[in-house]
Amino acid sequence: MSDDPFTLFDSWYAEAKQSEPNDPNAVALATADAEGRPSVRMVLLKGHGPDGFVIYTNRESRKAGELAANPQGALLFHWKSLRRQIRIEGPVSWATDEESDAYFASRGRDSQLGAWASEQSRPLDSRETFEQRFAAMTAKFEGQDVPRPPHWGGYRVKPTRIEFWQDRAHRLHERRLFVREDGNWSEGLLFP
Ligand SMILES: Cc1cc2nc3c(=O)[nH]c(=O)nc-3n(C[C@H](O)[C@H](O)[C@H](O)COP(=O)(O)O)c2cc1C
Ligand code: PXP
Repeated sequence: MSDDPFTLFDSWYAEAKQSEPNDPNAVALATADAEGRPSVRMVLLKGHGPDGFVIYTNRESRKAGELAANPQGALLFHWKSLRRQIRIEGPVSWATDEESDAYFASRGRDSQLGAWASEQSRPLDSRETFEQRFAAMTAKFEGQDVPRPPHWGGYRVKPTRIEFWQDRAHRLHERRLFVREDGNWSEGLLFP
């Protein structure tokens, strides 16, 4: 068996890109507040490798507040077309300014303006308010590049545990668990 979960992730991810009807990079991100109360939402994976799995979001959002209080996260991919799931768990840190800047610069202009206009996760009195904020940001940055907002950037989940789950007949599924200890990965199986 492979002792490298990243090679296996790459191969499953490549298959998902071929077979999923949309958003093969969609992944559920679970966080928990200081009291351990969990919350979960979908995000898009925008980078990955042995250093971790990177997503981008508002650093004043609910998830950001939870991660500030409790910098641990869990990611869950479910690729229905392949009948597979991957569970990833580990500590979470900010992506570097350089990678957040580079990713932000690659986004469409309206998505960049949206990041300025949205006070993500905070109450909004009407859709009109949001549209006015978007229009104000469009005017503010007219004729220039849109810089990355200070409240927007990446988070990296550095895995200590990755589980690959493959559906099998009669619920006799296959579960391969990789655990990192002292920098080394070990692999085992779990009962389904
Ligand atoms: C498929 C999908 C992908 C999403 N990707 C992102 C993302 O990459 N970043 C993000 O901030 N929100 C993304 N969202 C919105 C989040 O699910 C969520 O509504 C938002 O981040 C606020 O979450 P929070 O209040 O827990 O912080 C996505 C939603 C869906 C359904
Ligand atoms: N921010 C928000 C609010 C999103 O909804 C998404 C994707 O749905 C993203 C960021 C990340 O994706 P992209 O950079 O491709 O817009």
